[in-house]
This record gives sequence, structure tokens and C-alpha cells, in this order.
Amino acid sequence: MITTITLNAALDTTYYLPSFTLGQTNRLKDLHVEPGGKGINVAKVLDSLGEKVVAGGFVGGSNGKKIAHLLAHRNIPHEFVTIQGESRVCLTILNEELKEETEILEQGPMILDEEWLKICEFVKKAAMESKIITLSGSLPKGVPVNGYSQLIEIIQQNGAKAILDTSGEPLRHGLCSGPFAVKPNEQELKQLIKKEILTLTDAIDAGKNILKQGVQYVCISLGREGALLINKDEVFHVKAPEIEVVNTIGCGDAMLAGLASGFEKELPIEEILSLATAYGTANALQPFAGKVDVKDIDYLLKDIEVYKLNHI
Ligand SMILES: Nc1ncnc2c1ncn2[C@@H]1O[C@H](COP(=O)(O)OP(=O)(O)OP(=O)(O)O)[C@@H](O)[C@H]1O
Ligand SMILES: O=P(O)(O)OC[C@@]1(O)O[C@H](CO)[C@@H](O)[C@@H]1O
Repeated sequence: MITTITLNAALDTTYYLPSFTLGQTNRLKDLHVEPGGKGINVAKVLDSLGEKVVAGGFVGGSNGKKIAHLLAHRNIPHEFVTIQGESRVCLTILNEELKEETEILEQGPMILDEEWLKICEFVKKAAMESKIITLSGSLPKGVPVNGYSQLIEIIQQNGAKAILDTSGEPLRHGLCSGPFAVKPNEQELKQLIKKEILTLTDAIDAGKNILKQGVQYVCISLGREGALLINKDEVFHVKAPEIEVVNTIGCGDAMLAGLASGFEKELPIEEILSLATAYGTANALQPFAGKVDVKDIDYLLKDIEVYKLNHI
């Protein structure tokens, strides 16, 4: 089983606009509300592809109730720690004319000390029952900056594998506990190493440095350019299939779902990277985050080739 943890869940609201001009009145063509936050997107993708998954994390207030209600309505298993604060709303503005996505993300609620202790207990129990636990997204206020690092230790001491997808200081601290796998995108990697990533070699070198912290697999996602998957012995590169993009929000979450699924099934590394790429790209064909169509996965997989690079 896979458990996904979303500490900063969100009611993801997408505004579809024929065009969008800052500083003027803009009228919507359509709007869509989704239960979201990165880990919830991972759970939605896994569930839609028939995987056994539980979505965990914090939810609170009327937004939190709505997130849980929307998941229950789709029969997606979830078990949240209810908090006193209000779960956030994250807004995506899709400008259809320019095919441009603008994200406006609330910071999220304040987490109390006793709520943090409850999630640590939940994660301990989940680690005893799951093979993989994914940890995704930003940290809400009140969570210690080394919060992911604490959870990774709990997970790995209790028999599961932790896969981390976050950014900034939470990523830097999380790496100190040597998660099983980590998936930075190019921007997150750049922030981490405080250097530009100009070539594939730069990205591979940065990934290899991350391995030194006890991480077993580093997947570096490169958007439309594809991804790298690196372990201590091998480096694999994949190009993303060329598609007519609808919406790229959540591609990284869908990719994480593919990684979690592949590692859970202990597939060969090339297959894990193909699957993760197909899931990520399939998300880009859908109008909102955390949605993939199984038919798209099947045809995308036929188009994906993984190359082993000679870079040790
Ligand atoms: N424009 C695109 N065309 C084809 N595939 C894409 C495109 N953008 C993303 N993907 C697929 O999704 C994967 C993950 O994308 P990306 O690197 O953008 O993740 P991310 O930045 O973590 O995304 P997010 O934070 O929005 O969830 C890529 O490796 C690729 O397989
Ligand atoms: O603030 P975070 O947790 O980094 O990102 C939150 C978020 O933008 O990420 C998802 C897309 O990846 C959305 O569902 C969600 O709203």
C-alpha cells in the first residue's frame, strides 16, 4: 500500500479565462474546484489507476471538510488529522489565449504542537502498514522546518520507504534524513545547490551530490524536457513525449505517483522512469491537477524511451 502525506492540503480552484489582463476586470468562462495539495494529487492519480492508496495529512475548517467530502464522493480512501485552522485555497488562472498558467497560493493554516504530534503518530502507524509513503508540498506555519526530516526518520524506522517532493529549506532539511527517493524539479534543484543548472551534466552532478546524503534515488524532473533518474550505479534519461499541453499544474505530482507505484512494485529502474514520465505527461493532457486518463498512459508508454547514460 502507498500512503500520501499532504501537510498543506488545498481546495484547488482553477479559473478558466479566455484572456487575462492584470489591473482590469476579467470575467470567467468557467471554474473548477478540486481537492488538492500535492500529496492529495498523488493519491488521486494512484486511485484512478487502481492502486491501493490512502491520502493522509492535515485538513481543517470548511475548506478541509470540503476536501474530505470531495475525496469521499469519489471513494478515494483518506484519513486526515483534523486541525483547528482553515485549510487553504490555491488558485490557478488559466489564460486560454496565451496558454499561460498563473498560480496564487495561500500560505496555509497554523499547525499547533499537539496537531504535529498527532500527525507523527499517524505517520508511524501508516509506515507499519504501507510500503511507500510520499511526503509532498510546502509546510504550513507552525510545522518545524525540519518537519519532513522528522517524518522521514519515523517512516524509515518503521519499515516503509519515504519519497520526498518539496522545495526550499524543507527540502534541504529533509535530505539530512536520507529519504529513499526525492523528486526535485529544475528550479528546486537550482535553489538547493545555489547554482544555475545549464546542462544535463550539471543536473546529474547535483543529483549525485544528493545521493551522498543517503538518498537512494534522485529523480530530477525537467518539465517538457523529460527527467533523469539517478542511483549510485546508474543514470537514466528520458525525453517527455511531445503533446498538445492543456495544463501542466500537478505534472510533478502525477510523476511522483508513477515513481511510488513503480518502487512499490519493485519494477526495473527503466520501467519506473517510463511509468513516471507517462503519468506526468498524461496529467498535462487534462484540465486540472492530479487527473490522468488510463488510455493516455497506454499510448504515451509506447512513445517513451529511456536511455542509460555513461556518467559515473
Ligand atoms: N509540457 C510538457 N510536455 C510533456 N510532458 C510534460 C510537460 N510538462 C511536464 N511534463 C511531464 O511531467 C513531468 C513532471 O513535470 P515537471 O518537471 O514540470 O514537474 P513539477 O515542476 O514538479 O510540476 P508541478 O510542481 O506543477 O506539479 C515531466 O518530467 C514530464 O514527463
Ligand atoms: O504550496 P505547495 O504545497 O508547494 O503547492 C500547492 C499546489 O500548488 O501544488 C499542487 C500542484 O502541484 C496544487 O494542487 C497545489 O495547490
